[in-house]
Amino acid sequence: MRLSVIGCGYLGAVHAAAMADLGHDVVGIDVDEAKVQSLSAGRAPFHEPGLPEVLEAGLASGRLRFSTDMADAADADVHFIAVGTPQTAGSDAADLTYLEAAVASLLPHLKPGALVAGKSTVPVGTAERLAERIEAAAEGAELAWNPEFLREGFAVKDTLHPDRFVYGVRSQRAADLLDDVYRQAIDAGTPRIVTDYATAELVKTAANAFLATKISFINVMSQVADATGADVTVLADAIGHDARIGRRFLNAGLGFGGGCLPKDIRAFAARGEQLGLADSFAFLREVDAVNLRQRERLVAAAVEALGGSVTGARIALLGVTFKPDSDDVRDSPALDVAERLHELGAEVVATDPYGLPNALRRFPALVTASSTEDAVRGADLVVLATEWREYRDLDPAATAVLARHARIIDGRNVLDPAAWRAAGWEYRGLGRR
Ligand SMILES: NC(=O)c1ccc[n+]([C@@H]2O[C@H](COP(=O)([O-])OP(=O)(O)OC[C@H]3O[C@@H](n4cnc5c(N)ncnc54)[C@H](O)[C@@H]3O)[C@@H](O)[C@H]2O)c1
Ligand SMILES: O=c1ccn([C@@H]2O[C@H](COP(=O)(O)OP(=O)(O)O[C@H]3O[C@H](CO)[C@@H](O)[C@H](O)[C@H]3O)[C@@H](O)[C@H]2O)c(=O)[nH]1
Repeated sequence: MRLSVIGCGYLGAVHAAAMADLGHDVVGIDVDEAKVQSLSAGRAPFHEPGLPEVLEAGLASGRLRFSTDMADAADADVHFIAVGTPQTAGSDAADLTYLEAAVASLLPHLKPGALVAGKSTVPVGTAERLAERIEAAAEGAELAWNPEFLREGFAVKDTLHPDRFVYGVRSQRAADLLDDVYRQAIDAGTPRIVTDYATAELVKTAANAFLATKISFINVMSQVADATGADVTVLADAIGHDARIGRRFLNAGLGFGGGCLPKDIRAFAARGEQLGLADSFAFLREVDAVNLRQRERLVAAAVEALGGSVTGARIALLGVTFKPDSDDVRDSPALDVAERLHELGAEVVATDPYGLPNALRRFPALVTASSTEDAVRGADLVVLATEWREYRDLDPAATAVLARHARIIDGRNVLDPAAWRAAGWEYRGLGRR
């Protein structure tokens, strides 16, 4: 099939390359010339495991190309919309200006029967609003909402082998077209839910709200654990054995960040409030507040570990990205903590396998080190903020030799406290003994 992907950021670039990998002819369209140039040259503009390989293979096969010119999308049977829907400046609602602009520039190029499939995360009601314009643009053109559930760090795998597909459609034909796009996974038995626009849009925001709630729940438990001497990781293992609860997304620590969960729960709460459900959506506001408090808790733990003040102390920060296997620092808890400690007068030396260039763009005053050893050397305190594999695997004895004071705060509760204490470290987790 001929496909276009409009918006080639984290989601769109992966989607375009993965669709070419499935054998489709794909053109990726983006307004960002530098991004288009980079993708056309086979260079992924961000770190995502597996993306360079599918990108290169797609370009080499001639099935994948990128352009800034929407006219190049004109012969596509299905157009995926993957532009950003960030938080609006000064409010919690989703900013739909990129989506509006992308749809407006696509309309004149739609051929008869073309399907526009929205993948961006949007407030419920958005598709309904856009549908008429798309239907009027070309004979038989229509809109589907086909939300995306990929995780950064696993984006290619999640795109090719998702847990489920969700199609918000108004016709069987639209569902059939999407089935044709995803034929391989559909034939392999991936569940697919065919529903209306509103339900499809809500599945996405509800899923992210649920995941965020799970994380904030366990982070509240980590506070109770701290107050009572209990251990939140043991608690999570124990409740996680109950299949109705499940162990995943019960890792207490610095909490969630990134380009999705924080802005999506805020936009969902804002939409709920707009719908007159403010009382019920208060819980989601609290999920957000609990999450942000974890960052303050870590800063407070650093102050306490350093005897009441971080001023003048050298603090090694391991990890700046919002999660491992990504270079994304959007709403990164690690970087927020770095900024806060810096404001309090600490000398923060940060390291990260892939995230430093993006971190420096957001926080130019950040002092960086290109290796863990250089970051830790002479440190009064080490803070593990993003659980990259290399930090989980650190040798406590070898690391102790580098630090001025062997003190560590494990902001992701991933290290073995006994092993670190045995190597002479003063170890603190969040809600963990
Ligand atoms: N990042 C993820 O893991 C992920 C996963 C699922 C869903 N989503 C959702 O997908 C959407 C995109 O997220 P992202 O992280 O890829 O954002 P992003 O900011 O990385 O990418 C958006 C891209 O759209 C481009 N763009 C903006 N206006 C355009 C226009 N008029 N025409 C063409 N291109 C345009 C931008 O230049 C940018 O490259 C959001 O709604 C997000 O919530 C993201
Ligand atoms: O037990 C956990 C699990 C995750 N996190 C944090 O939560 C954030 C988000 O992690 P994750 O959900 O793995 O990353 P994303 O790539 O942001 O993916 C989420 O957001 C995407 C965009 O909407 C969705 O498509 C995905 O399904 C959804 O998992 C990160 O900061 C993690 O450190 C925790 O603190 N504890």
